[in-house]
Amino acid sequence: MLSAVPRPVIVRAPSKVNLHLAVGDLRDDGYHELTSVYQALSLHDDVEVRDSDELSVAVQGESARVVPTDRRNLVWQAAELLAERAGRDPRVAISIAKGIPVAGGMAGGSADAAAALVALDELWQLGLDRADLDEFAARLGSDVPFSLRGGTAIGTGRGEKLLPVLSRNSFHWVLALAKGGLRTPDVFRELDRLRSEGEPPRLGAADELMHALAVGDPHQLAPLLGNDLQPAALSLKPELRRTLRAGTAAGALAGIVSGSGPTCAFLCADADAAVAVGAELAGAGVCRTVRTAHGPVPGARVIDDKTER
Ligand SMILES: C[C@](O)(CO)[C@H](O)COP(=O)(O)OP(=O)(O)OC[C@H]1O[C@@H](n2ccc(N)nc2=O)[C@H](O)[C@@H]1O
Ligand SMILES: Nc1ncnc2c1ncn2[C@@H]1O[C@H](COP(=O)(O)OP(=O)(O)OP(=O)(O)O)[C@@H](O)[C@H]1O
Repeated sequence: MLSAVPRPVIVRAPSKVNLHLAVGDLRDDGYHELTSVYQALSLHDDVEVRDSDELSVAVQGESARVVPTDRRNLVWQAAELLAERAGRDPRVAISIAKGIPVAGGMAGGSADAAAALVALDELWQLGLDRADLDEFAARLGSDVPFSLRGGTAIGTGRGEKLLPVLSRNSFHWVLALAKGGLRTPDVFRELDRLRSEGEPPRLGAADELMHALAVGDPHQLAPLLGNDLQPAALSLKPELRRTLRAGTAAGALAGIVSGSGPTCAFLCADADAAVAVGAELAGAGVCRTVRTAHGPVPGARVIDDKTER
């Protein structure tokens, strides 16, 4: 059965940074209780879906060669989930244009999974409501519901229970992409090990940070950024300490490891400052490459063509 929409569908999905990531105790199900303030950033992936005679995944762009193109890819899993719900075969060709660093701590796979859900809902005209999409997203991964929603939000549970957070103005970031990645489970496991040997710092409440977001002042927000996974990421990749120091030396207001890392995210005073910090960081020999980005931006959404800004 051909889909109701003859043309391919392209969806853009944002990356994310955790402005506040408080990691609680390990739960019986193997996940940690989280309180995280997410912000969606303009660094993005685009996912195109089109009818085909079988399910296939192709990846181009950022570190494409290390991204699986079989059922290990989250978009493959998203297609199978929706096809089962629709009672049809997932005969689609999915093409991913990656801009989000792979295994970088910016929810790259999660962004693609969210994009695939939105794209296939459109291609197959399933008319899924927000609750349906959220449920499928949570099944695909803890960060996928936020990749669907975008903006700025506070997540609890595994990170999948979201409430919107008021964030005024745009915040400008420089992202230092690292050589190699970090596996998220390894970083959480390392945090548990560090906590079994001592007391790495634990973040408090996010109230002050959320007030700074509502005010929209990066100078007020900068000192409030925090990530309980940072000591674990630094333990696994000590060279990130140099990256963090170089970013603030280059003029960033603050720098943190993004999620489970190894990408380091630097908050800058404004767009011009971000360009200057990015240029200096690119030449400092402390990362593979740099990107500039702004947030908050919307979640996964259909775009007309890839050139759309
Ligand atoms: C680090 C963050 O990116 C912060 O937003 C997320 O917590 C991780 O989100 P994610 O990569 O979508 O995580 P999932 O794919 O759901 O889980 C991957 C693995 O990360 C660990 N994990 C993830 C989320 C969580 N709240 N506690 C965990 O301990 C678990 O070992 C899990 O098996
Ligand atoms: N569409 C995808 N894009 C990137 N990686 C994918 C994708 N599907 C599956 N993967 C696998 O997931 C692993 C983690 O990649 P991902 O980019 O999601 O990490 P991440 O950005 O650190 O995620 P998070 O921030 O949610 O922890 C990769 O090493 C890759 O093997």
